[in-house]
Amino acid sequence: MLLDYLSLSSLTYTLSGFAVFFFVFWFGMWFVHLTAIFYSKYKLHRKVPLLPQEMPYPGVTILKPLTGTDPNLYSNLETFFTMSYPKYEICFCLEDDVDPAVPLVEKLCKKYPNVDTSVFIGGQVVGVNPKINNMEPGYKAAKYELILISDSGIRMKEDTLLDMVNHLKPGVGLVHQMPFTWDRKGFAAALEKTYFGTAQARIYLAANFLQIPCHTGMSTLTRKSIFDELGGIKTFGCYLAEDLFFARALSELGWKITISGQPAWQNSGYCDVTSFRNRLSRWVKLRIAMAPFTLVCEPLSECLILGAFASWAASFLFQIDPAVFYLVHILAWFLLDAILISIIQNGSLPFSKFHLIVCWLFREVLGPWVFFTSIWNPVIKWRTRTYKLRWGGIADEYKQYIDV
Ligand SMILES: CCCCCCCC/C=C\CCCCCCCC(=O)N[C@@H](CO[C@@H]1OC[C@@H](O)[C@H](O)[C@H]1O)[C@H](O)/C=C/CCCCCCCCCCCCC
Ligand SMILES: O=c1ccn([C@@H]2O[C@H](COP(=O)(O)OP(=O)(O)O)[C@@H](O)[C@H]2O)c(=O)[nH]1
Repeated sequence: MLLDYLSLSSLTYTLSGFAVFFFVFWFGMWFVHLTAIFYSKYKLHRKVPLLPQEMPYPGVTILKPLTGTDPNLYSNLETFFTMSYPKYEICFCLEDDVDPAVPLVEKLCKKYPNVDTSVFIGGQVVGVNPKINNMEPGYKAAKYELILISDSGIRMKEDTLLDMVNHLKPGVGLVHQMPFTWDRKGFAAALEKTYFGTAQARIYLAANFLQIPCHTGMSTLTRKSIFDELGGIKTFGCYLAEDLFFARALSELGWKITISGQPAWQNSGYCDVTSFRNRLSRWVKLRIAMAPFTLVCEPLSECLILGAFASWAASFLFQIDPAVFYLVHILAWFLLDAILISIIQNGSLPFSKFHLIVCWLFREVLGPWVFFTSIWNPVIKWRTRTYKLRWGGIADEYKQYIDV
């Protein structure tokens, strides 16, 4: 009898402990939502103030790693030639001279002879990260103290670089653009925009507000002297997620990290649900290897999963109807996400509210599914190669993989 009583009360204590934990986490996520909304409102899309005339704009070396082409590559690259910034050079880095991007780059260099450009072919193997290997010769030849690393799918507005340089205040060592997307047509494009404008933006903005290193390297402005102090970009060639390790190393040196006023306008010409799913899966694997706490926190921070646990906790602790709780939870989460994406878009979305609801629901189901199907397989396919990740984030090339 006494034993029954004791085991019952220890079960009750254990369940109460879990219920309180889920409730606290649930409250934490509303804090993340609100932080992201307020911070995006404060930080994004501010008018770019010009530097005082007596302060000349610093020169910027743009490193543009390219491998292969896509239907939007030419027009995306062209936006780098038409930026309104007084002093910059573009270093195109290509893996080999038969790369289909070579003729596009040559055509653009001919069309804009006044823009300072150089082309580096062949890269240099300094690690496993193919992007770093590709950029190494361009990095070594960089003329200017400021370096912008900009992925192939990125599109610039006329004042994007100006905006980024303006954010590189004294003490700031890295300015990055929060991933978002350029307006494109179709379901996959709407899905991508929804993901980058809600689930990812929420964590990205809250982490940056709290100065937790959370940086994706698709569009990063930094100081060459910092890279040099850390041994050059080759120091990060052993990681596939060179971006996060660079951000951590730079924070340890005491430099600040900030996001710029404009998000990164990703505009890859290949936009379909399968590639998007594979990209998310590759990123999940990187995050788990680099920051193992994401193994628990990431699924738990998903709306549908957290809502289910919080509904159970609410019914256990306060006898609230779990079905009603769950529905209200999902509705409130969606409304906050809708506010966030509209702030980031800074104008009307290129799809209807109905499409937003559909894409949002699709993403909310896709997110946990991608997560759980990715954790079992540490093999990562990135463009034409395959890698295996070790705990901590160091990668080994697995085998040559022929992309299809
Ligand atoms: C109660 C609060 C709970 C919070 C729980 C948060 C759990 C984390 C959930 C989601 C994480 C989302 C992270 C957003 C960005 C991730 C994008 C990404 O994975 N990018 C990786 C790949 O980028 C490419 O890599 C190759 C490179 O060459 C390309 O140029 C890149 O684009 C990238 O490597 C990873 C970057 C950062 C990962 C950070 C992971 C830690 C997140 C901690 C967040 C904590 C937030 C707390 C808020 C209160
Ligand atoms: O083998 C590779 C893979 C990628 N990249 C470059 O690295 C950047 C990021 O690649 P991708 O867009 O595939 O990364 P994601 O954003 O999907 O992680 C792009 O500029 C690519 O051209 C490269 O030079 N060689």
